[in-house]
Amino acid sequence: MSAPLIAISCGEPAGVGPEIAAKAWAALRDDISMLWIGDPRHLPEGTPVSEISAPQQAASLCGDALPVLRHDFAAPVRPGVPDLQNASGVIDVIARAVDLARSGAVSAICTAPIHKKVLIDGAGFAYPGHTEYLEALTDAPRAVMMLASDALRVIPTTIHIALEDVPGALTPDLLRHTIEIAAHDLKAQFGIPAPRLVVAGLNPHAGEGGAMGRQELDWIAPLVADMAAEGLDITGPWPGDTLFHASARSRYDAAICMYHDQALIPIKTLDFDRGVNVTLGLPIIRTSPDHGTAFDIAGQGVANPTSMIEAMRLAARMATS
Ligand SMILES: NC(=O)c1ccc[n+]([C@@H]2O[C@H](COP(=O)([O-])OP(=O)(O)OC[C@H]3O[C@@H](n4cnc5c(N)ncnc54)[C@H](O)[C@@H]3O)[C@@H](O)[C@H]2O)c1
Ligand SMILES: N[C@H](C(=O)O)[C@H](O)COP(=O)(O)O
Repeated sequence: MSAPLIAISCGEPAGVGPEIAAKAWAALRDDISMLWIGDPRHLPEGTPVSEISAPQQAASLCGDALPVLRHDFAAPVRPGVPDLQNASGVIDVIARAVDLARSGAVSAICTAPIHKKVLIDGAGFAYPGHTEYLEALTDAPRAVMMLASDALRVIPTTIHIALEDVPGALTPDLLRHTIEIAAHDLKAQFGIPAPRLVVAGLNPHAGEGGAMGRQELDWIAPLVADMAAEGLDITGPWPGDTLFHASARSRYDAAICMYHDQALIPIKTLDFDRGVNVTLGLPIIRTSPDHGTAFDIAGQGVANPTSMIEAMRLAARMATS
């Protein structure tokens, strides 16, 4: 098998994306072949760059300079101050990275953070995040978000929607498909032969026997029981507040959660520096750091690249698994 080649999409250029990509290249250049797609003007000053015209040129150059597939943006960048004129460039770069992965020209993509509101305001972006955009670009039936670190793996069943919309969006069909994709990909891509899954409840105390909400009694518990009877190693629904302490975490490989913050608060609290966002259910491999654009520190040279480095490492491992 040939060594993996990872395409990094630039993300929001006014955020920390270009800086963490340059730092990740410096840390990994002898271990992982990569290329960066974006406008070279947006990289931190002094980043050694080698412009390429085709992905296959990247591997031999990567040790000496960051291989760059140029994508011209409308405007230069002021760190921390997004320019709406650049929004369409950010979106197009993601699509270009996906095309490369789908054609087999790269083994995986690693996406630097985007600012969703900037893309909506600047280019009418029709998706609330990468996950949903990647689902559409790849015609995947359903993309599933997982955040993973050595401490924990969490999977939100509903993703980027308002909290008030969660109960209506949660359906037996959505939960079943999320669990099926999680179980499949944890086996196929993470080498866990029989993943141990737990399901969090939606309501306080997983509904307290119907006293604090009925979703658990009415359909979540029956669905989990059905899936266990079908052969999955799955239990729940468990109260969300006691699912993430150390001894609870030792009993499962991934926690299926009901909404974004139920899943992401525990992992970002336990392991913000090393958490990786990985999209399951796609025909391509996609990872990303677990943090956002961090406008408050952009351009200062202080951004921690560890999550980006872990995202690159995970993409490379998945590409060779
Ligand atoms: N993968 C992605 O595209 C992705 C992931 C998360 C958030 N976002 C988006 O990013 C934007 C900003 O989100 P936010 O402010 O909630 O979260 P954020 O992660 O950008 O920032 C939260 C805090 O963490 C700090 N931080 C983040 N990354 C850091 C790093 N590498 N090193 C040091 N400190 C770091 C920031 O300075 C800030 O204080 C939003 O539009 C959000 O949707 C995108
Ligand atoms: N929900 C993610 C997080 O907070 O880490 C983030 O918004 C990124 O989502 P996408 O990968 O869908 O852009």
